[in-house]
Amino acid sequence: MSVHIGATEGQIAETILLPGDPLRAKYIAETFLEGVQEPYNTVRGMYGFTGTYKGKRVSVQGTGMGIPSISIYVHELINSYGVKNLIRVGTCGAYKQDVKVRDLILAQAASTDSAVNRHRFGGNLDFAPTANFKLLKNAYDVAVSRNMPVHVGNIFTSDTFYNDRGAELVPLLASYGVLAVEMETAALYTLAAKFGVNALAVMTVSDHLITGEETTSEERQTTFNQMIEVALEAALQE
Ligand SMILES: O=P(O)(O)O[C@H]1O[C@H](CO)[C@@H](O)[C@H]1O
Ligand SMILES: O=c1cc[nH]c(=O)[nH]1
Repeated sequence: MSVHIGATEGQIAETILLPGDPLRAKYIAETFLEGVQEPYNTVRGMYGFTGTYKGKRVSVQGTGMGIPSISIYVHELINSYGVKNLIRVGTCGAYKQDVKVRDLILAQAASTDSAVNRHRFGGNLDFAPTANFKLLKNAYDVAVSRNMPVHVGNIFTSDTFYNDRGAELVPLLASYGVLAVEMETAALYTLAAKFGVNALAVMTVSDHLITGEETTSEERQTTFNQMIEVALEAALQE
């Protein structure tokens, strides 16, 4: 057991999918994995399950929302359970007109307004959190081969969902090519770099910050199957 995960040694696979929502973890386990038993984790209701996908052992673990929460789970998954390939499967809000609701985003890099890395690096430099190239390439190839609408690029990992400066920030970041906003990827990529493991964030656009279009919370929890397919197929080729 680690501080926040109740699994015993060996219960978590080397490859893991990381949705923010623990109920999405349950949905993924029930819908995509075979041989899933009881959750290996229920601490704080943050479900984790292990099963197989096309014969490969894969786990899925909820991370909660925001950098502090995902950082705890990613730290413990890597250091207490030996996880090597971590793929976030999340939702995001689009910043650019040509990115549509339900499109897929592969985060090549993650800009952030979080101060976590400023503290980590002493405030004198800006670290650039980036995806693992092989996972990114695998995911892109899978999405393209299945004719899925996919975008690759920089995203914005925000510390806030409700941002007082949203009206200025959205057009500013969009003018620098930032595709979408979410709340965890910069931390995932930074911790993967720190501990020498592989990470990628695959996301579905759940709402549009320019057009105002939205999906329902039920849809966010259950129906974004394309991103799960892309994440699992990318992991198979690892
Ligand atoms: O759908 P998930 O994976 O939770 O991701 C996005 O949704 C949450 C905000 O609603 C934040 O965690 C954000 O990153
Ligand atoms: O963090 C997020 C996730 C989805 N949509 C947003 O606007 N923000």
